[in-house]
Amino acid sequence: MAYDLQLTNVYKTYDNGTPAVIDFNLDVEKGEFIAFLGPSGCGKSTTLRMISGFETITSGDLMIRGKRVNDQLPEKRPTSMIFQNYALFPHMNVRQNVLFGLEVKNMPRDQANRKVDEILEKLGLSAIANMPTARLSGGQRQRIALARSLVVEPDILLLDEPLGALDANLRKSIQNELKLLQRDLGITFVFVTHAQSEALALSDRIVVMNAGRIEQISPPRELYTRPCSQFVARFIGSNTILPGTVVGQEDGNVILQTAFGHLTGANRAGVDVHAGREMSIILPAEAVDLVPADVPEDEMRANFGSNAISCTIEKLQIVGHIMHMIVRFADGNQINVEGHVDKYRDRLKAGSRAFVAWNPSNATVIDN
Ligand SMILES: Nc1ncnc2c1ncn2[C@@H]1O[C@H](COP(=O)(O)OP(=O)(O)OP(=O)(O)O)[C@@H](O)[C@H]1O
Repeated sequence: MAYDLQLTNVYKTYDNGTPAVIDFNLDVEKGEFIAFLGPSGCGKSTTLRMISGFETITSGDLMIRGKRVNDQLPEKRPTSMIFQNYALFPHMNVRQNVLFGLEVKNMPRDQANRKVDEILEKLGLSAIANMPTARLSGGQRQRIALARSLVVEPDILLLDEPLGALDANLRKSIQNELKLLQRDLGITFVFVTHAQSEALALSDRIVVMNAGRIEQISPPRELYTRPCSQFVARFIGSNTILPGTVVGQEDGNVILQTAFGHLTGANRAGVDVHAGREMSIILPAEAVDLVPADVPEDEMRANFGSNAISCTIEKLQIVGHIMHMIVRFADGNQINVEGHVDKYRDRLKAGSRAFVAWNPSNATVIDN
């Protein structure tokens, strides 16, 4: 399989000794939308800059379309980069900003003008083509930066927090535009963000990084429902983490002895789950079923096995079609649960007792 982009055993240690990226491995197919997600300082921008050529690689291989490009200059690589501050030229108008990249490449004037017209049209910028960029709004500046990167027809577009400077509403609408544009063009996008909602909304796969290392590479939904490390379980979505000790396996599910008795979850990671191993059940908020305390025990058992933890409903709040609930376990810990109003409205009351229950296949057992 020929990949658009491959990083194999890539390391980056800065001259001052900071190990910023450690053994990074990723294969990206043409047309994929990849997000690098993680807390500040985890190595996202360093990795992006190594792909663009603005940062050197300490060791490992960087391949673009099957060719090793470790030592190729940025302007020779088939990549384009958009920075958070857009780096537009304030003394040039919109058209001149977009034209600049083609002038650097010495493209004949007629051909360059045609390409600029096309991309300005595509991004809805034709009407403001002759305006100086300094006077434009954040959204317009963002679009100009996009036009300037795309006009050179890169194989891979690299975006470093490109929506970070925009307010929440504009961010949402530009997110949608960006996704549509990426589908339309079929170009590979690699996008750096520390906003999980953005990564979940936009990407085909998310690379979660922590302290220079990759924690998990998964499509958004899988990351949300099947985190495979403690870091990811805490960083993404809303998970309840129930630590315990393995006592055995049953029907592909792992049984843990926990503070709430025997509880079960799926062994998705395929790890060796010998008795005595310290592990945790990761229970995503959307996998939780809140069951009134008066449901007969045999019905509970048939639906959830031993997966029922007694709790008190502290608070109910309806927002649109969703009921948000806060429940408290006997050990004092609180968790958030949410579900469709129709399911819960007539069954649960604030202050009453209930069970937090789940089907074991919707929870995952991972190492502590
Ligand atoms: N030029 C540099 N020289 C030395 N250390 C650096 C340099 N640039 C980044 N670092 C360090 O490398 C590590 C990774 O930084 P990087 O900017 O890649 O993280 P990041 O995930 O993009 O963070 P942020 O979201 O804050 O931009 C950090 O410890 C950072 O302090």
